[in-house]
Amino acid sequence: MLIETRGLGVSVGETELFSDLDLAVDAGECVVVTGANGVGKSTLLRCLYGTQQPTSGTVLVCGMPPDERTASFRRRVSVLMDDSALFDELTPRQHLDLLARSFGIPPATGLDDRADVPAADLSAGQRRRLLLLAATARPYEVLLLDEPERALDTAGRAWLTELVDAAKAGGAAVVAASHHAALVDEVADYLVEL
Ligand SMILES: Nc1ncnc2c1ncn2[C@@H]1O[C@H](COP(=O)(O)OP(=O)(O)OP(=O)(O)O)[C@@H](O)[C@H]1O
Repeated sequence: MLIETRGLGVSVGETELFSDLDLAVDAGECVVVTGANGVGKSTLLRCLYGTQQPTSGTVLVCGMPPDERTASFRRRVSVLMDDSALFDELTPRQHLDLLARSFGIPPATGLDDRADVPAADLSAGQRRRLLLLAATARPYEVLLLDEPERALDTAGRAWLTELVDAAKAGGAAVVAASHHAALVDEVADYLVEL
């Protein structure tokens, strides 16, 4: 299993967000996490990335306790989180060049006619596309996506579905907090309803 939680729980003060969560995601599988606003989807993803400590239970990602501060963990786990950010003054091409250099791989291309526009001048959907490209145009074993469909138009959501399908085909374990119907219906191997 690339992702394994046992008895995972998070409480905030007196409020229990979730408890006793056993999650097992193998290479080539996608799990979609659903649930109402505020139920704890982002919190679960943060537990998987190591930016939030659970109240109870254990988490193993790529066989190790998640710790985004370690380079070996970050090299194996790619994320698009709520707070994922771009460099405002850098263009999509520059972002993808930087990424490629840091992984020693050829740069990906994307955003077509917006490839040379500073990120600050892109639309919300175009910034989202760039963040998704950056999360997937690099090697990874685990892909964590928090509401990746946000701000995407119809074509963007179809592209997202293909991206996640390709991630699975490439042998990644994917966990996405999402309400994107095609992702749920066509790509998810199973759902976790919080
Ligand atoms: N470390 C923390 N300290 C304080 N509150 C927290 C902490 N972690 C989570 N919460 C609270 O837990 C609740 C769940 O938040 P979370 O963002 O995980 O929900 P969500 O299901 O992703 O919501 P949405 O669908 O709106 O994005 C929120 O009320 C949030 O403020």
